Amino acid sequence: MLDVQCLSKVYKTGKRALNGIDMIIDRPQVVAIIGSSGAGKSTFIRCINRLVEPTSGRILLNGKDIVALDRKDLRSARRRIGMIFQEYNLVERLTVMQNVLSGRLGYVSLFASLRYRFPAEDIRAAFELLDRVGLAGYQDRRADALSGGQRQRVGIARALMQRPDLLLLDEPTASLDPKTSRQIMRLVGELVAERKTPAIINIHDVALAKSHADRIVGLSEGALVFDDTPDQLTDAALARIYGDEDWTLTSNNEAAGA
Ligand SMILES: Nc1ncnc2c1ncn2[C@@H]1O[C@H](COP(=O)(O)OP(=O)(O)OP(=O)(O)O)[C@@H](O)[C@H]1O
Repeated sequence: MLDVQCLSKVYKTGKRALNGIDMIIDRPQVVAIIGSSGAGKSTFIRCINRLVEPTSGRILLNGKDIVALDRKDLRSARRRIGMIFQEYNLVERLTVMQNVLSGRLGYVSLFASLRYRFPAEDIRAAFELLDRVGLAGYQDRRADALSGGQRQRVGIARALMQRPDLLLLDEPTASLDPKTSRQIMRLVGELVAERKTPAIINIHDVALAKSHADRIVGLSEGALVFDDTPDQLTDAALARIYGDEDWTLTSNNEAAGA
């Protein structure tokens, strides 16, 4: 499915944000990317759909190297990658249904999309997705009248309207309260399994990553320093990812409900 080979990114400033990352995702799973601020998590996720241009390396999605594509082919490859953002990126003055259908833009003709005329099967799929993400009956609400959790559900439905081969989620719960964050992560996990679409999630909350991801990848200063199942994320592994913080103390506090 996804085969990332020796991916590096050096920004124009000379900052090396990613240093030879290798990662294979060969089945539908939730992969959480964790690491300190500045470790390269956003850069990694954004390189995969070339919102950030990789400096070197290969990113094979179903055998096609995203890095080597010209503009036109990149546009169609991007349609196969659903992106979900921290700030939802909805069009505020449009309805929930219009936002979800916008996931199909690029598939329907420009003329049809400008007038928001979509095939009946797209509209049926949008209703089904709204139902699935828990927003049945919300189709005519304006996006700016929704709560954060509801907005993120719209963001998820919009990404799934693309029928993507891969989902990229950049800090999808960072603007949400803890309970809503768990609900959103649970929903993502269910959808990954149901639709057999892998998801890569850039996430700060280690506890949330541990409880909802199938696999955890730890970055430190642009290098991959951990890649394993959540149960292997020991204090020693956390120290490798985050440095010399006292992780024993943190996990004891968490256990005590602090
Ligand atoms: N456009 C840019 N130009 C120059 N340097 C950048 C740019 N974007 C990011 N960086 C640098 O690259 C490094 C990795 O940044 P990145 O945003 O990928 O980290 P991150 O792990 O996502 O951090 P955070 O958790 O704070 O979002 C950082 O040192 C950052 O300052």
